[in-house]
Amino acid sequence: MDFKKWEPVYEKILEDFGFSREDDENSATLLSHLLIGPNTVDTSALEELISGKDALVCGNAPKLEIDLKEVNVEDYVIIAADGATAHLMDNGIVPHIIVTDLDGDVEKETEANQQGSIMVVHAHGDNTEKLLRYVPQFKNVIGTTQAEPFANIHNFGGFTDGDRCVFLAHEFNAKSITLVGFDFYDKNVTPMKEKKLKWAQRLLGAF
Ligand SMILES: Nc1ncnc2c1ncn2[C@@H]1O[C@H](COP(=O)(O)OP(=O)(O)OP(=O)(O)O)[C@@H](O)[C@H]1O
Ligand SMILES: Nc1nc2c(c(=O)[nH]1)N=C(CO)CN2
Ligand SMILES: [Mg+2]
Repeated sequence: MDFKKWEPVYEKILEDFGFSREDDENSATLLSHLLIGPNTVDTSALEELISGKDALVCGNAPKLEIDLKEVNVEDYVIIAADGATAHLMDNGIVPHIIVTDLDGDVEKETEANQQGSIMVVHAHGDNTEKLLRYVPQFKNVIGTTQAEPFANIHNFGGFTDGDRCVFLAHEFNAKSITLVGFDFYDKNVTPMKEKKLKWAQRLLGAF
């Protein structure tokens, strides 16, 4: 993603939520320092997994369970948005890639990582403690930010874990992108989640 194209959208998100750009940037700097070499993997690993493949992006809406029955997961490179990982793992599916800001079931994500999932870990102003606690335990980590990318910290575009999966699949030239477990009109969510889902829906409108 060209950051100059993303930046005006990012500015609107910051304004809408009252998030601090400086906090996002400091969090990204922290993540950059936590990625020390042995626990990281190059973005070429994403390219290899995704390019020319059919991507299945798994969101964490309650309908994920039903949606998964409609697809043959073996036909896809599986990209799990944060909390969707636990449901996949409980059904014997290890996602190839997990896109997470670490506010889901991190124990299940750790299990998946040990079984080969690449972790695309997102730094933002509200997850520095999670980064400090969990990133040192992972392997095969790629760091992302919603602010300006630098050094080993990337910005593929997107905001919530789910829409960032789609931006990632697009960035690495997936042949097709299929969504399961996305429900933007879910009534059983907090007002904050509802607001985030509105942004996810809006951002996915670009595809
Ligand atoms: N009805 C839904 N409820 C929850 N997540 C949904 C829903 N529909 C789509 N999603 C997507 O699934 C992703 C993963 O959901 P999860 O419950 O793990 O949320 P989360 O980790 O709190 O998300 P985020 O950190 O992005 O706010 C969300 O980021 C969102 O893009
Ligand atoms: N600063 C900040 N940034 C975010 C946050 C959040 O809670 N705070 N949540 C996100 C995923 O929904 C993505 N980005
Ligand atoms: Mg999350």
